Amino acid sequence: MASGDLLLRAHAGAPVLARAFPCRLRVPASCRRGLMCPLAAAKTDVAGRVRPSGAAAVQRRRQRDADERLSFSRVVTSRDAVDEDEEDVEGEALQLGAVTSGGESVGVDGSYLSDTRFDQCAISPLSLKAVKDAGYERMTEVQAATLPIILQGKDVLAKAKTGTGKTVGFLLPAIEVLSTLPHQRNQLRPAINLLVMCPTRELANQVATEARKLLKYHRSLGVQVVIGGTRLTQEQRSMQANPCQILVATPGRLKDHLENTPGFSTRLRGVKVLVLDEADRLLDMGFRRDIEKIISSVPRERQTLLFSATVPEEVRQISHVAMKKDYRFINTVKEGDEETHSQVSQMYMVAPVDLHFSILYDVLKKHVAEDADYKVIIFCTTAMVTKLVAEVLSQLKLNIREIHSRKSQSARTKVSDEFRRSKGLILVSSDVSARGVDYPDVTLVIQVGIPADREQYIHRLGRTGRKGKEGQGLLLLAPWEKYFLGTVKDLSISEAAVPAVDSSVETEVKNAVRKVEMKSKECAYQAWLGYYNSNKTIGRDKSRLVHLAEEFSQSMGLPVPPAIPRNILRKMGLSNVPGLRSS
Ligand SMILES: Nc1ncnc2c1ncn2[C@@H]1O[C@H](COP(=O)(O)OP(=O)(O)OP(=O)(O)O)[C@@H](O)[C@H]1O
Repeated sequence: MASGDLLLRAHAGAPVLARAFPCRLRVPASCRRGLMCPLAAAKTDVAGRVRPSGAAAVQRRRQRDADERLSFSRVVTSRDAVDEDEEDVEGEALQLGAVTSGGESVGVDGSYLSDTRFDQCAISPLSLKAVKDAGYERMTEVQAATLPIILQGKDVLAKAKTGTGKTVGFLLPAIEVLSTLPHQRNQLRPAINLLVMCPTRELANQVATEARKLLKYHRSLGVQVVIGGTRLTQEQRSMQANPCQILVATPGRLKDHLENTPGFSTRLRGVKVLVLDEADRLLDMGFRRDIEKIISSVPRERQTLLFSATVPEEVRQISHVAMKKDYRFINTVKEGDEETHSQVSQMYMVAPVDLHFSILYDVLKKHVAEDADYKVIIFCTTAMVTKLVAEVLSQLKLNIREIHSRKSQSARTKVSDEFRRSKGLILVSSDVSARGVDYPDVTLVIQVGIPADREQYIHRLGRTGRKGKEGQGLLLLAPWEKYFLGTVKDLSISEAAVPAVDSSVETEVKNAVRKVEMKSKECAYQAWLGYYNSNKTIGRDKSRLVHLAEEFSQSMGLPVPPAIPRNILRKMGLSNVPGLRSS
């Protein structure tokens, strides 16, 4: 028996091990540190494992916070930042009384907030009033660490864990910069002074909503979004009818406006502050071209802010594409600390693909039964696989909503708004919800199949455990996807045993799968093949890929894999690969 089993028995009693869904325990880092939860108020996670109670977690954080204060360190960890201004930075932070020790995003009282109040900072009375109306009193750690440096006019690359207030972190100081510029109230097409780039439409809308809150009393400043999903002319009309100095945009649609909206490029010459939210995503290959074009369309003399929960080394290397050489890297995640939240329990499960629907159903039923306020996000690899999973789970009478790029924008917005407001819902999503989206009180995040990379795993998981709350994560992998665990081995992910699925559940699931339309299955198969074909590890060996795709097709109840249009096979570089049928 693993040592973790003994610990659990001692602290939580036998019921944990007697559950139908026991986990093979790898003792989480928190337990290895000898910090076990008390029996009282203990909860279980998706694998039936006991999770630390809120009080225990807070106590643990307090202890760690105290330790961190003893080893007071700098917020600026960038080599690039080691310049003549470095002393200033620490001085500023001290003056503000910010918790600059980095590490867990935990403040003095065990919450995710710092001990600095907004009214202790040099921000305008108008902003302060809006911040109060929004219900924010104390700054989060990343806000406290970045605000003084941004107000100094420096370019900033900031890294802080998910759900710790990065949006206000860049919006508030940017609005402060704008509020010092002369603005005419009724100007029809004012210069755009603040441009915020986001990788998804949902995130862009959310950032604009947060900006509107902060602009409540800045009556001469307006905000607009350009995100696509509607006709370009509609956005052009809306921009004309509602003058704005702040624009929140997705890269593709912004480029469209640059190329097709008269006078738009002139308006962009007024940009004083450029923000790349989810900067690592915007700077990766998928967006790089558009972003470079956008950067070349705004003035060189500007302030640039890059924010994300993940900043891989490659992004540091290329950040000069966007920022001045003397930019500051503000990292509120202390070296050696995990990039995920300790109050979010993370599990993984490895099972053959043909069991995945049954396992999902089993995990969801248990979670729904255990938590009346459940709010779950299931991430799938592609839009069409998302659709398929949503359809199967809907057939099983779970309360399912579906969101992905193949849905109309109005449907996406409707589902997104509903999920934000509600409880008792399961959102099946592609990566359109992976980054930045702030759905409150998500209780469980399930990732089915490998995420695109380590960063995406962290961002998806980050939809739960926001603002210091607890949450659970489950990564469901096929045996041949297990290699992915090597990329997240520094995170506290424990293995959960595969639940025993009884035959009645199996039949129920099979019937549900059978009821799903053939078209959905064909599309899912094709999308699945495309996704794993472009995966460096799995896509390398084409005959193995075809064999694995066949397993996936069988999991959808198809005895023979669907045929794929010849031109699509060619685009995927899979023409003439034995085992694939073309149509
Ligand atoms: N100072 C504050 N006090 C209380 N709540 C805050 C404060 N600042 C921001 N928030 C709230 O915290 C939540 C998370 O903020 P936000 O979405 O900006 O996080 P994030 O760090 O950008 O997350 P992600 O990495 O997922 O993008 C939001 O609901 C926001 O309104």
